[in-house]
Amino acid sequence: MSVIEVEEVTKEFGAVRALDAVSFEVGPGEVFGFLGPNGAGKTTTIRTLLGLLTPTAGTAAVLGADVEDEQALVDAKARIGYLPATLGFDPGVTGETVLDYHESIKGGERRDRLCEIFTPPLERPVREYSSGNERMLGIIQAFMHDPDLVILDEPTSGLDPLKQEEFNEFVRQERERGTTVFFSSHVLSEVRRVCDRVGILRDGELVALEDVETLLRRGGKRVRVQMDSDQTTALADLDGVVDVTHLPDGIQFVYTGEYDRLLDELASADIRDIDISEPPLEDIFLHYYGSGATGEGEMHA
Ligand SMILES: Nc1ncnc2c1ncn2[C@@H]1O[C@H](COP(=O)(O)OP(=O)(O)OP(=O)(O)O)[C@@H](O)[C@H]1O
Repeated sequence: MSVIEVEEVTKEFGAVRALDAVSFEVGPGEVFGFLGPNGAGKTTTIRTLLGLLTPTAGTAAVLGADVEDEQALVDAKARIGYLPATLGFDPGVTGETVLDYHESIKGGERRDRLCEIFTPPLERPVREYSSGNERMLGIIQAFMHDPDLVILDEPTSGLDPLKQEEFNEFVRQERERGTTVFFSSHVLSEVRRVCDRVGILRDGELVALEDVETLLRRGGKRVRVQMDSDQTTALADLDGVVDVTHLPDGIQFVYTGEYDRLLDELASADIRDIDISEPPLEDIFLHYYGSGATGEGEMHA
């Protein structure tokens, strides 16, 4: 049985169609990344999964509970952890008090362990927290009752790079323990480190559903080479080179071809500097999914 099942869910806010017939499933123990630019519909999907919004059309279920079946959802939620995008903790109470409150409702057998990894100043009132500290408090409350499913809306926003990496490592360990994790992000490099599979949402439509390896392979690499400009033609002509920009001191392009071919070509050139990086999510949309992609015929379950 799938842990999350979303079937043709559409959500309209008046004239705004935030989700348009979105369907996907997340299996037990899977770490699923839900990617999309601002306004794509990620939070709307998450709020629908938690029964906080009612779909205009379609059905969704978490841990077997239909999200429109109030009683079933209440029971399921005891086994779900949730980190909202906007945390809304009472600013006047300490982090300790926030955690006491959540523990009294749903339990907190993993609280101490989590407080060793994520380290907000628990003795201080939430109003004095930085956004990263508040996010860490939110992560602790999401995981502290050892849920079977954790739904996280942009969990690393505000965390410094070190804490982000600790969060990634923690999610990898959770996967080992069999916890199902669903989290949204607009940063590909973040989800690639921990996710098994990703869904990409744009303008309310799911334009891709891929395992991470496939997505990265198709997305290619962004290559920037500093070299004499009269030597750049051979690189620009390689199979798999797209989005070429000729620069005063070299060339930049996205490469989706065989790495051996690229390395051969680079080896025979006179290079002053080179930078090979992951393209931003927007470039992957452009080159793989097309600027007007609807996902039809391009979806891979
Ligand atoms: N309560 C609401 N009333 C009207 N429109 C809404 C409401 N909630 C969301 N929307 C609209 O629905 C669309 C999807 O919003 P949503 O917050 O789900 O996107 P998102 O992918 O989470 O974006 P972000 O990364 O910026 O948080 C947007 O056009 C947004 O303006």
